[in-house]
Amino acid sequence: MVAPPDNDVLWARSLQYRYDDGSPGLSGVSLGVRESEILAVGGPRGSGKTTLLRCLAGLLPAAGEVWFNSVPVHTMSPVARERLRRDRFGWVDPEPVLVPELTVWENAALPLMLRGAGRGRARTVALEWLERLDIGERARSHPAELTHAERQRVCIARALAPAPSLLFADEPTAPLHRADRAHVLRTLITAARSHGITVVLATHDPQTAALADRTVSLLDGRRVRTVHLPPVSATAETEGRATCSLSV
Ligand SMILES: Nc1ncnc2c1ncn2[C@@H]1O[C@H](COP(=O)(O)OP(=O)(O)OP(=O)(O)O)[C@@H](O)[C@H]1O
Repeated sequence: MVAPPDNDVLWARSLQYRYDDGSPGLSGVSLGVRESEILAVGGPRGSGKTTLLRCLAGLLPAAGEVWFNSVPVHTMSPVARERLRRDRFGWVDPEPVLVPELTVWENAALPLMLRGAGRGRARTVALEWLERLDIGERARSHPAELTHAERQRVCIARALAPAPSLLFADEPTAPLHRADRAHVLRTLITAARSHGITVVLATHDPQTAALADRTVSLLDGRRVRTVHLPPVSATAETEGRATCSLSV
């Protein structure tokens, strides 16, 4: 087993995954993600983006290797992998999933409390993140009282609040209206940059990918070549470098 490069916080080699019905999810994907990098995983619908994120996060048992901070995740016991996910990883799904019985702030505070923070401290941090995501005034509401887009903002606040080492964001702005998307995405990316959170962001949208530092593109569960272009605008320059992908 060859150890990964030191400056890669996440490193995967030859990941392969096939679904129970025989659908090929991934066919030999290798990649490295550097510390504090925002990496976009691009590609059309069905190309394997979600599958890749789930394999990297240890949620699907892929063949191949996944290393986190030079520690092999693929050989960990399920309990150790679960602990790693709880303590170091964050996850945002394309659809907001919240605990209906808890208030908004309790939902956002949940990962902090699971990591051992006291209720008061967790509440303070959760409220700060809800404010940043422009949802602070709904802190005492229950999820059922919120719009779909508001619920997604809560999910993003919940994922960022514990300042995870690594955030997996699977089409995080998919449920938001067009006008909301750029703001929420910029908040997420700015927060990640200021807290040194490494982000792996699945998106089929080139404008979203343009906010990342780098893009790797998938097609039919395989990596295809990416081509780096100069920044497209001053905004993109401050928040990341634009890339476009070229399928080969
Ligand atoms: N639970 C499943 N069972 C069987 N096949 C699946 C399952 N989930 C995904 N697939 C298949 O695996 C392939 C990759 O799907 P995946 O969801 O990872 O792609 P994606 O790029 O994230 O697509 P999207 O942008 O639509 O979410 C597709 O062919 C898909 O149909």
